[in-house]
Amino acid sequence: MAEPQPKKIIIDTDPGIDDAMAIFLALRSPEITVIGLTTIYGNVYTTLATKNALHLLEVAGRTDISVAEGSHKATKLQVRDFAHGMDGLGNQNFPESKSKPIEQSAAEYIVEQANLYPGEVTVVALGPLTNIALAIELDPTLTKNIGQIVLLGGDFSVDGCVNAAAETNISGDPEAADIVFTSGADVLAVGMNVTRQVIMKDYERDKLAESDGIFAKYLCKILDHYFSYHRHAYNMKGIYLHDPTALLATVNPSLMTYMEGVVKVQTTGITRGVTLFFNNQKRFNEDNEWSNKVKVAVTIDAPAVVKLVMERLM
Ligand SMILES: O=c1[nH]cnc2c1ncn2[C@@H]1O[C@H](CO)[C@@H](O)[C@H]1O
Repeated sequence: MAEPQPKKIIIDTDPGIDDAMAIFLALRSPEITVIGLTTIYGNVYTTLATKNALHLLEVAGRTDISVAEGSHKATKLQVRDFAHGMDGLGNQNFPESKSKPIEQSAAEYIVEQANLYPGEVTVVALGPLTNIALAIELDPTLTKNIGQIVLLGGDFSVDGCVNAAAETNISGDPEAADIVFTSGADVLAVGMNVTRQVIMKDYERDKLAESDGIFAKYLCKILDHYFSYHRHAYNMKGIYLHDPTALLATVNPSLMTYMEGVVKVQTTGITRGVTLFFNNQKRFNEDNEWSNKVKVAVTIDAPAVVKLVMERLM
């Protein structure tokens, strides 16, 4: 039997230290082919996200991969550079790459690629969902043409209750997130309820430091900042592997289990950005805003995820 073709992936990213890990992981995963990166604000402003995306591809020797710049609509409140350093990459002030983004916007690029390969492209969204919502607005048939949208965001408990804390990516653009969740596209949400179980410990970082691999060497420089941030913010000796976990959902879906249900996003008041997960099996008389089901990750084999991250980055 012929080997299955690698899945075509576009990573929508705001690099970001854990974004860098996810991008490198993707480039080391034979199950997927990264066809492009699109950039978004979140961990840094979009302009810097684009610079960092180009830089990371240069480090990887993969400047053949397209980078399309995304929406610039962020305000100061939507940018979280404290977790990742002012430069988004652990305050290392790496030299700027000579490569340039393509002319198309992120939304235009996503629409184009989905039309070119109907049903074959997976978008892995690691930041606020602005570009994805813009792409759906630009071409509503995207919801049919896109293979899957795997997004890192939200916080979902299994019984359909609300978690009190709004997650960064969803609160970065709640309106966009609500558009994506209710669009009818095949959406898989990987939220904090699973990613907070996936932790790289100090001793694992030390192991990474022993590797001669280019990705391991590079990451050890930028990870110090992320470890310090986690010690300061969460009083923990380790880091959450949010973005790598979401990326690995496309590489090996059996690392997680999923529930189907409807997700809506609160867009007003102090609960702005909270994800509501309605996983009742209720059959409505007619379709309404609670009818478009998505998949939500509810359990995860955390040790297997960390092991895969380590193996592929060494
Ligand atoms: O403590 C934090 N505050 C804000 N953003 C964070 C923090 N830790 C990680 N991220 C970033 O936000 C997403 C997860 O919500 C991840 O993409 C990560 O890069």
